[in-house]
Amino acid sequence: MAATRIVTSVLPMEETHGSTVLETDGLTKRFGDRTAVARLDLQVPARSAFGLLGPNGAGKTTLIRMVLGLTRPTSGTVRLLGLTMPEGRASALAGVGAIVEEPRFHLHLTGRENLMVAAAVRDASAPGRVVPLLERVGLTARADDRVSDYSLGMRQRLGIARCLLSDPRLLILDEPMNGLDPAGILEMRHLIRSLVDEGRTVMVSSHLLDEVEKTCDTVAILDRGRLIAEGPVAQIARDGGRQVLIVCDDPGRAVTVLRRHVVDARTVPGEEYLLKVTPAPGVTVAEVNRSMVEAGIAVERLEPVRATLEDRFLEITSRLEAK
Ligand SMILES: Nc1ncnc2c1ncn2[C@@H]1O[C@H](COP(=O)(O)OP(=O)(O)OP(=O)(O)O)[C@@H](O)[C@H]1O
Repeated sequence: MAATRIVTSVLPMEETHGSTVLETDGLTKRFGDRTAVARLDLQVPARSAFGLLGPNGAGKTTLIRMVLGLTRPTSGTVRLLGLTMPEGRASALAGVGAIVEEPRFHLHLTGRENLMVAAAVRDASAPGRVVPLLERVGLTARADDRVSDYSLGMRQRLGIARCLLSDPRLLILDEPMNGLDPAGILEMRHLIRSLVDEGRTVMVSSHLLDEVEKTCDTVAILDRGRLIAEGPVAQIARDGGRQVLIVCDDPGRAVTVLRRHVVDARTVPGEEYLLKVTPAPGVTVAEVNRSMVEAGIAVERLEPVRATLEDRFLEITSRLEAK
């Protein structure tokens, strides 16, 4: 994908490192007696990629819809680009580009025509940005094909080009990697990182842990409407504690033997002899080894590993299940 920058950027530069573009305070949304979002206090740092992570039904889309003023919170507040919602909605949204669910286009028109139609209702300089934006999202070669012939990944990128017509400081993308093939995911990741590199903030909702870990700087993990962890990706993964990968002849029995020595133990799907454990505080790897050997389990290998965001996520959500 071309790395061309938008030629006529009018990106306001008031955001500095350390400032935030979105803050929610006690944000809550209830549908009848179902709480979709519960007392959410969120801070999205400026000039970063922020991942909103959570399984289906966690409340990600509801949160985004409240942030954009598409649905009214039951209680709590939203400050978007420094402006209180809903009073400041019109001014705030002028600085925000969003794709909630799949982007919609005139399918019988080409990518270029779709952008020209969208540019016509924006500021006078917007039509001049269409060509560089098509280049920017890697669609120059397909610009004159009908959108009905575009893949989902191409439509997602065209959607981002349309958002960029108004040169937003904040982009909010709901599940932008959904349904994309590995090449499409990689292109999307590069596009998001390049938007951050030029000073924008990109908030991405996703249930794809691995992608959030690779793409985002900061992450908020939502589960059943509640914020269960928030912070830099590396820190959240690290907070998961030490993990040890064990290769032995009977991982199933090892889980039982190690019950009192670990806070988490899970077998690895498709790996007959593999087990991943998080030792309890104060328990050494040597003790884990001794317990298994004393129980007659043949231990072939014990290896400390770096926890991933996925490990951390599974650990947090399974702990919640157990409650
Ligand atoms: N308009 C609505 N009326 C009733 N319940 C709703 C409505 N919108 C969302 N919900 C419920 O709120 C909860 C959160 O849904 P939401 O769509 O925000 O989750 P999500 O994290 O975006 O999940 P997904 O990835 O599946 O879209 C779910 O239990 C959902 O059924």
